[in-house]
Amino acid sequence: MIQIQKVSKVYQTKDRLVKGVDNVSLEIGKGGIFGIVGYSGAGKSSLLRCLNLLEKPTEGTILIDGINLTELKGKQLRQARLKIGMIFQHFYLISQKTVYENIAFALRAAKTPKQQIDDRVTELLEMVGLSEKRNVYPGQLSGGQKQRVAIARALANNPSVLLCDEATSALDPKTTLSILRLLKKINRELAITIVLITHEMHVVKEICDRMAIMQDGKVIEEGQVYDIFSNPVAELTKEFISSVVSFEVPDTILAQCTGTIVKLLFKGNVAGESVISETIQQFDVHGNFLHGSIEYIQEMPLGTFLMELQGREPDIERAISYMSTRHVHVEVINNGD
Ligand SMILES: Nc1ncnc2c1ncn2[C@@H]1O[C@H](COP(=O)(O)OP(=O)(O)OP(=O)(O)O)[C@@H](O)[C@H]1O
Repeated sequence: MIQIQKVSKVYQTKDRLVKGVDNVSLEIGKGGIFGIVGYSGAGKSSLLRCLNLLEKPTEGTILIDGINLTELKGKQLRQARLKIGMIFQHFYLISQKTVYENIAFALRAAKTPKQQIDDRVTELLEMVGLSEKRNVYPGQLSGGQKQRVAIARALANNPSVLLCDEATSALDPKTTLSILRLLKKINRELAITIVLITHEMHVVKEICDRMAIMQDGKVIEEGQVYDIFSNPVAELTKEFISSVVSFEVPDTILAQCTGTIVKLLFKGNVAGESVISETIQQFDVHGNFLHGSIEYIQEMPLGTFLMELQGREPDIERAISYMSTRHVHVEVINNGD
């Protein structure tokens, strides 16, 4: 488990102090994938770099599996850092070394016995699906392949934690997906805790189980990804969520609606469409779909529909309360006024 306790990071610039991280406390469970989301300048990188003491927190404590990293120095800190792998947006491979040598470099730095290095590099290349690229140079690889090498290097010394700093931001959508799947496989098969920072909600939706949203150095919302997607509280969180789950309907269409507009949220395995058709059959109301989608978050469906209900007001009210009893979250957006 990673415990971030009241951590702040203040930078001294030429003319002022900048608070990169402002009194953040978080607990990141062992074996999970935790996403930290925020716009540029929110403090994500500063916080991530505090986790392996690339940045020393100005205040607060970082504990990993009960060990207080902020108290360690010299050799002890170097040893603790070996258990924290890190990958970056721009890969940072050594261009003059082959794929093999880039990975072996991390093993030599950790004083791995010579005879074990070859086996370990072979195993790591297999894991990231790059066995045939063993002897090529980074310049001959695609972005996705470079990130796979960086992942193999980060895993070389069997870390318990992998930190990912915008690891897919330089990649196209298809390559992003393949890297996210690889991270998920590593998380499952090696039971490594992954902490990733990103400004892209679809990355979080794809692989994270918990998330935090940062703004101005602070964590403004935190929880299970599914709960945050289905019930975002902070305005900024709603803004981020809207890039994946959207209720945007053009004003021109809304202006033409004469009925009651309702937003319906179906969580988990509630069979949304059958609840809607039963409601329409049972009550004297008509329904028009204005918008609808089902997103899968951590393989759990989250259905969102925007509907216009037409009929007599008491019938509409009964229809809405019926849907609520069937575990549909109903919000009236506009009641035809
Ligand atoms: N070395 C530094 N010296 C001075 N200020 C810094 C330094 N590093 C970060 N900051 C400031 O701290 C704040 C948080 O920056 P940080 O890079 O952590 O944000 P971020 O959310 O990771 O953004 P980005 O995605 O653009 O990197 C910003 O105001 C930034 O200007």
